[in-house]
Amino acid sequence: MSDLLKDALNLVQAYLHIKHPRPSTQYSIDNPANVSTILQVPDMDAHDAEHAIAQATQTLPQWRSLTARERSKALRRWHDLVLAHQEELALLLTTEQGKPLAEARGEIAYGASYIEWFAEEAVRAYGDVTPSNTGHTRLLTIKQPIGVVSIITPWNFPNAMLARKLAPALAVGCTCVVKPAEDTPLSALALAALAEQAGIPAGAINIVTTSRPAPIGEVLCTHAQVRKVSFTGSTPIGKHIAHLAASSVKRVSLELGGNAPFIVFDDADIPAAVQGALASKYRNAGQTCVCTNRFYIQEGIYDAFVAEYARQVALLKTGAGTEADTQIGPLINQAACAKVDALVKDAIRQGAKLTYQGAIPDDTQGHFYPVTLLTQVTEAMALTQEEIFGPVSALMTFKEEAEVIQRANATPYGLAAYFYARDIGRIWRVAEALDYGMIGINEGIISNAAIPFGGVKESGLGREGSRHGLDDYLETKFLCMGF
Ligand SMILES: NC(=O)c1ccc[n+]([C@@H]2O[C@H](COP(=O)([O-])OP(=O)(O)OC[C@H]3O[C@@H](n4cnc5c(N)ncnc54)[C@H](O)[C@@H]3O)[C@@H](O)[C@H]2O)c1
Ligand SMILES: O=C[C@H](O)CS(=O)(=O)O
Repeated sequence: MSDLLKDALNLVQAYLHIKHPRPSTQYSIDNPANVSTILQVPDMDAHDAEHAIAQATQTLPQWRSLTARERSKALRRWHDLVLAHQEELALLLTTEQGKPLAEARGEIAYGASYIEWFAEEAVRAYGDVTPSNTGHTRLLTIKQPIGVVSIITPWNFPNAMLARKLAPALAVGCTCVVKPAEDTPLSALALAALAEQAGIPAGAINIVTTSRPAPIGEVLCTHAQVRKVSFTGSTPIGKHIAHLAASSVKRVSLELGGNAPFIVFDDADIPAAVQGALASKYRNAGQTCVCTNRFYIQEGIYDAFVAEYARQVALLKTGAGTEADTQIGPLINQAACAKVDALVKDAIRQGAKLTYQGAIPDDTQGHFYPVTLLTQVTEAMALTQEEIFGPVSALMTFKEEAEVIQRANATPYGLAAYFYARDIGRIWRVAEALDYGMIGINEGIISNAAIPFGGVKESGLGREGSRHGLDDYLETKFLCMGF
């Protein structure tokens, strides 16, 4: 084990020793590239979740009473510490999640950018003074932190998805209970450890690790002291979370699944479209909510696009994320591999052509799935109706603009969509007609802290990041001042 990974694990173990010196039960976190055990973490239960909520409740008055500038400075110190530890945090992330180290470094910087963004936004939770309709009153609106927030995050971006929630919540004075994904809790623990080193009080962030999410989720989504639930994950689980939270009318933010179309029109810059397609499809081995899931290529340029796309797909190297030349890491677990394989076999059974399938490491038990390119795909095939969440491209053709817009919108999801074109009239028509929260126009990578990240339909509720990002963690209070 490298000294860098030892440093990261020491950070996590020191934090765990303070928080849970004598855990009653533990479970193992495994490396998806070789299924070796990385570390054991506490396997907590509903009682631990209630204790964590009590800690957050107890810390709330102290944290919310700081000035916005004091909280801003604490977040800035946290941001600086995260970047100072970028290398070990990235290695820890790759070790527990599998993505190539270069992508993990990028995720640490991406997560830190949300902390920086909300360190700056913290002092901009503006209220209003509204001209009164009477001479003896003054009408004021103030913003206040919503209170204790439950946060539930996925395994595919174990650092950035948590930072994207913790940063705005802490910036406005909320305290948080966090349940990271059972497969990837180490990045969350490291992030929380650095937050305390930055001076964010113990009890402002309370991490609950568990191999059994349901009972803890029940507590986090129904407890009377919890005012808000912020969830990122699959749409089915998101619906369950919203149902639980509804029982006590808690506010919810839901960042859910996608089914992104990638449309290439006949007036597109084909080489640029190929590069955008590769980036959008194969990032994190296809395991992102905004990965392209369906390709639509206009008939006139289909052969030119597929020839170049297939050539470059065949160059992608699959391996452990710690290997310098790896571009495609393992999937998160064996169940993920089985799900992807079932979707590919279903498509081939229904007539899709296996145009390319690459090799995977044969000297390890890792959860690798080969880079795959399917053509002659149709919407009768399941992989066009649900997230593939693997390194599989599914290509279809289309004739006309109106046709492809109808086909692209024919899904319950509405997170991200992409299209390549150069005619300005077409760009405006298509951008306004696609029913999605975020649209890449001649771009395959669109996420950053300054934009309102989120979807429509069954891809979620609310937005994360941007100048709107504080709203989900604030209550609006009207003061009618009589005199
Ligand atoms: N929209 C976004 O910003 C975004 C970002 C990342 C991932 N995602 C989506 O997340 C999914 C992949 O992540 P995943 O596999 O971790 O999703 P998941 O829904 O299986 O799990 C997400 C989180 O919910 C927890 N969970 C599972 N069952 C629960 C229950 N009964 N009660 C409470 N919590 C429960 C899990 O432990 C995990 O922490 C994909 O659908 C992807 O599109 C969306
Ligand atoms: O998987 C979902 C993430 O939100 C993707 S991104 O890193 O924000 O683009």
